[in-house]
Amino acid sequence: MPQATRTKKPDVKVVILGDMNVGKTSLLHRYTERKFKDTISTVGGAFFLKQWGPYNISIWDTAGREQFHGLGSMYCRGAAAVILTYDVTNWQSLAELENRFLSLTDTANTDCIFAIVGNKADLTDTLAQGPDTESEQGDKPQSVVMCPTPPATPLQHKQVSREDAVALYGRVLRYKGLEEKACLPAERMCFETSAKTGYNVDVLFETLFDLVLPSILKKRSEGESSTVDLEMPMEVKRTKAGCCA
Ligand SMILES: Nc1nc2c(ncn2[C@@H]2O[C@H](COP(=O)(O)OP(=O)(O)OP(=O)(O)O)[C@@H](O)[C@H]2O)c(=O)[nH]1
Ligand SMILES: [Mg+2]
Repeated sequence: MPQATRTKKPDVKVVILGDMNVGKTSLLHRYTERKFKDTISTVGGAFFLKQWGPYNISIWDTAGREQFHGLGSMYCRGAAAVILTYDVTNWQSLAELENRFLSLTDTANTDCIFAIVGNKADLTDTLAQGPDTESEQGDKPQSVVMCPTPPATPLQHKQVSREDAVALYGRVLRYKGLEEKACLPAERMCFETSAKTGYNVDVLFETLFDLVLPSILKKRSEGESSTVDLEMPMEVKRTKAGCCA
């Protein structure tokens, strides 16, 4: 296949869903640009393209605002993995995943992988508060004197526990009609992250990318053309921050 065609055709699609303000766009910025930067609420959706070894993975950011809800199932069509994102300081954002977002994944692949992600862990957890796990300043000197520093922002009440997320993962599998025992275990698929500090962000995306590799190989061996056409976003409004990393 000519190179130009290959770069336009992602091998696999990953979609990030969740209520507005949970930090979906910030997670993608952190992963693709190694930065935590200002965002505006996403309009429609946007995609990022990630080269993963010899493969191209499209990561679709979606709008959490209710007015764009109808677009969600379109974005999920043919997805190999869906990241269901909530804010650990906001119980309602977890409830919304089940109430509003789970049914959007009906259009995803039948063997779609699900991750449950509690973002903004830095607001509740001294571990995720820093130091940045993905420094933007390169390697730190080895001889750093560790001294206790107060958290940058006062800690907030954690409204969603890991157990709540694990329980949701179980309900997602049941909704999908999947046998829990035959699926990836919740301990592996529930993450707490911080787009602000970078805590667990690489682990999240790289775990998912490794897990979707069999889907890519299967698709390639079946000689299927890509299910994702990047011409489609012409219809899609993008975030101010842009997309297509
Ligand atoms: N403290 C903290 N703030 C965060 C984190 N992630 C995002 N935010 C902040 O939360 C707000 C919303 O972040 P976005 O990434 O725009 O949220 P979103 O889920 O993309 O929202 P929609 O596009 O409206 O669906 C912004 O003010 C971010 O700076 C995080 O990990 N920690
Ligand atoms: Mg957004």
